[in-house]
Amino acid sequence: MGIRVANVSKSFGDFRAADDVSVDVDSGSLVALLGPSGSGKSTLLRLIAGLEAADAGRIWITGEEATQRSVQERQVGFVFQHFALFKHRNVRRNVAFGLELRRWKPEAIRRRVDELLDLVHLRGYGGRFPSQLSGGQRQRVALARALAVQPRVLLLDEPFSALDAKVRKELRAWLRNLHDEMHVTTVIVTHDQEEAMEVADRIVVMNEGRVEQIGTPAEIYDHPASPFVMSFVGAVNELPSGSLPVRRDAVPPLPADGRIFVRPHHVQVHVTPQPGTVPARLRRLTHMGRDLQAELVLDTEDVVVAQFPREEVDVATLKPGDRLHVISCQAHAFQPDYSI
Ligand SMILES: Nc1ncnc2c1ncn2[C@@H]1O[C@H](COP(=O)(O)OP(=O)(O)OP(=O)(O)O)[C@@H](O)[C@H]1O
Repeated sequence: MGIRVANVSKSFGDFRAADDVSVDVDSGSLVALLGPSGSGKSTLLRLIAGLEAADAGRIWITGEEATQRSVQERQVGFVFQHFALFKHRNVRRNVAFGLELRRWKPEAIRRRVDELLDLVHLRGYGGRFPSQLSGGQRQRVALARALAVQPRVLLLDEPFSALDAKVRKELRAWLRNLHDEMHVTTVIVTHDQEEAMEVADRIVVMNEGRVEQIGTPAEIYDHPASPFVMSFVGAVNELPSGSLPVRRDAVPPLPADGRIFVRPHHVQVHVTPQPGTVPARLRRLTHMGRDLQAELVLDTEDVVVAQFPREEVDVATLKPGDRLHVISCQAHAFQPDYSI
């Protein structure tokens, strides 16, 4: 096991930032802690790093109990959201920092830094100072610095969130490739579900200091354990059961009363009535690149958002006020003790 967190709690005053959290991270895997602001993701990461002490529970890193160990003893690599490079050191000396502290010989440092600069695709940038780099390049230097001392685990706290969308997307792909080369057990904190889905082997969804669900990206998306998870990992319509018909082959059996949860791409839109459909008035049509998003009002006054590829419906003829016909091909229902 790369990291084991067992029944860990942490309060700040009266506030429980981590509430009986248990998470296992397999050796060599990449796990994302996903949740809204304030859900306790950073607190959990800081507890693993030893930057915070747990009030209760235990933590193991690569099989050894680390609960009472100092940050240094835990030998973790850490990268934060805000660039924390040393301004007055060039890239090489930033990457070399931990090695200098450990009194490596200059020749060994030179070789290791060359290796790392290759790894993060920054060969040729060694002489630059942080102010002469882009945001994405700085985060790659921060990652190289964290990896230099061969940490037992790598902990990343929103490492890309200060960067623009395009660079962020590039760095995600890059991080995943880097991980596949290095296989260092990695935990990344993010509030961005797309980021979690794209990079992680497994996702830990957090809400109010607790773990809501742990699973692969597909498990979390296709089999959400609660309305909270379902709405956090993708768009969803929440509707009174019975307002929008659901195809009979859809799983699971839906309650006669209560609420159902339907993803916009599971709402099928037809121009003419089809078996089982109900009418709906088109209120708004939004172009989203390849897809269209239609906001529809049912006769019950419930609003349903549908998303579908533009070639599926003759878009040229659609205009607000049109009467269309809808049915859902899939829906989720949850036990009544859950609420959003
Ligand atoms: N040192 C502290 N003292 C007091 N409260 C704290 C401290 N650190 C965190 N908290 C509180 O604990 C809660 C969880 O914070 P945490 O930073 O873990 O959340 P998060 O999920 O990482 O959120 P974000 O995405 O906004 O960083 C927040 O309500 C925060 O205000």
